[in-house]
Amino acid sequence: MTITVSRTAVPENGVLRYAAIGGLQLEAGGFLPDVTLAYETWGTLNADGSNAVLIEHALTGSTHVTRGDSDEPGWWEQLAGPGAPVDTDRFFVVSINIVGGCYGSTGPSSPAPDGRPWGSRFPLVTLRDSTVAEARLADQLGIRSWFAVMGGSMGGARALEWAVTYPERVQRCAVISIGAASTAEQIAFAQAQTLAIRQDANFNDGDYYGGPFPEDGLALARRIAHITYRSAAEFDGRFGRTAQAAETPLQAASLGDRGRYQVESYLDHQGSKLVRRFDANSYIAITEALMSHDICRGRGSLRETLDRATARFFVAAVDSDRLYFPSQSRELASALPGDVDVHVIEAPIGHDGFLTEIGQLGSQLGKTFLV
Ligand SMILES: CC(=O)SCCNC(=O)CCNC(=O)[C@H](O)C(C)(C)COP(=O)(O)OP(=O)(O)OC[C@H]1O[C@@H](n2cnc3c(N)ncnc32)[C@H](O)[C@@H]1OP(=O)(O)O
Ligand SMILES: N[C@@H](CCO)C(=O)O
Repeated sequence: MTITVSRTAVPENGVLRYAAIGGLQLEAGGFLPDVTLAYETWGTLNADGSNAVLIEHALTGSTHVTRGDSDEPGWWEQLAGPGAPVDTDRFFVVSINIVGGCYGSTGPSSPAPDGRPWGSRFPLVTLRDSTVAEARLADQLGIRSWFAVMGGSMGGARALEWAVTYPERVQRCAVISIGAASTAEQIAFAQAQTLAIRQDANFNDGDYYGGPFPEDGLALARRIAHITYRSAAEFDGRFGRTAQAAETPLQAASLGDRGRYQVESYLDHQGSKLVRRFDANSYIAITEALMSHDICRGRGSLRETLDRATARFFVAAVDSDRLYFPSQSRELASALPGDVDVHVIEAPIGHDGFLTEIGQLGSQLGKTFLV
């Protein structure tokens, strides 16, 4: 007996997919042929395409915002999903890996036209370039206008760039934990990170594929970055001056043979963790993309630039953020058309609060933004 199973189109939730979006002429003058964008989706697009939400990931994030057909948790797990503030039973949620990244989109480790990895030849790609690439993917998905574009940190910068570059395609824009441009201090922190990688003995000008990986440099870059993602109060409360006792039990009290302070061990761990999941050239490419963040470039003053946007804005900042100061979010909000408040996420953790304080963020988004 033959059993015929009737198949209906079932959307694949949280499954990595790839789209060819063609060649990309870059702001800084370079050209990337045959660009691929990796993306994931959750939920179903309405017949009139009116329920699409784009969630942009931060620096080392991936497209995996939340769980889907696989049970692998995502990085904004409590914010997006069935019944969550970004309700995947209501919205068609999309997340796209940034150009230059290492989670599936074209990046330095991808093959160049000669078949070898781009490596040192990978061109400077700005956040604006990535937005142009993402708009092509939106076209392919049948999304003319996003119900909302949102993100934190670099994800917020990407969302803001969308709202200014394609005003008619963004109805709502949530800019979390970032200002209108990377400041001199943010560029300075970023330069120290990229130099840490470039100075690794294995870096080989970026052409290290097939050879030893510049892991010390990438781990050092992560340590520098991670310090800026947390606050002095969090480090003091969590680690204080305590020694990593489990490793040096005899010396724990005095650090007699030096050993490690707990906070050093913690940062070492954060460095190793990133080395296991991120490409060093991608780290440089994306960090330099974030350095390029300036929505006013070539557009005039902040007010003139933001006047182009027609979206309803949601701006939020973590009160203890010492990397992207709340004052920058206030400056952005006050230059936006209309009365835009800054939603303050109260958390001692620092910048990473936009990833950890989902309860506060979700209720603020649910009440005022996703309605
Ligand atoms: C495939 C993918 O992974 S996709 C990308 C996922 N990542 C992203 O999207 C980026 C966004 N996420 C993040 O940046 C982070 O996950 C955050 C900010 C949300 C949370 O940071 P975490 O590092 O998970 O949390 P936290 O600061 O509490 O550190 C916990 C880790 O430090 C370790 N740790 C704590 N104290 C110490 C110490 N004294 N010595 C060594 N390690 C320590 C813990 O064992 C734990 O290790 P684990 O993560 O291997 O389990
Ligand atoms: N910890 C986050 C914050 C960057 O803003 C990340 O690694 O992407």
